[in-house]
Amino acid sequence: MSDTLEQLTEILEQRRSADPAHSYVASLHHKGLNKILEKIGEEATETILAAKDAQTGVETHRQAVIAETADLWFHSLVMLSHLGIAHDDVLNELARRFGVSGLDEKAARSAD
Ligand SMILES: N=c1c2ncn([C@@H]3O[C@H](COP(=O)(O)OP(=O)(O)OP(=O)(O)O)[C@@H](O)[C@H]3O)c2ncn1[C@@H]1O[C@H](COP(=O)(O)O)[C@@H](O)[C@H]1O
Repeated sequence: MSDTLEQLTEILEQRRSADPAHSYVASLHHKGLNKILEKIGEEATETILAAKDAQTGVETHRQAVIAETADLWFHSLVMLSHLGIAHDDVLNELARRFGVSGLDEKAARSAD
């Protein structure tokens, strides 16, 4: 998993200076942040719709959730790359949260 992220991140970095005519990722960087965010919005919606269908347990719908989630993660990684934020920072944030209950964290926030 982490190897895949490392490899993909490296490719995304290379694409920042690639020709938009020959690379989808370069075309997203070229179109700018708003286009990347638009794609994230689209993929998030498609993931939600696929997940609702997958409740039936039909295998093709379950495969669609996997494909749509991959699209969502991929475009989120493009956003991080566009902003110069390392995906490691996100992984570190998730690691920092190990053992911290979401309910406890929310209660601590509302006590502020
Ligand atoms: N993982 C992906 C990946 N996942 C999804 N996509 C593309 O993301 C797009 C998803 O958008 P849609 O489904 O809305 O399709 P669309 O209608 O063509 O998109 P729009 O015209 O609306 O923008 C498709 O064009 C997919 O091909 C990806 N494109 C590239 N990668 C990785 O990025 C690498 C670099 O890609 P290039 O920059 O194209 O060389 C590739 O080798 C892959 O490893």
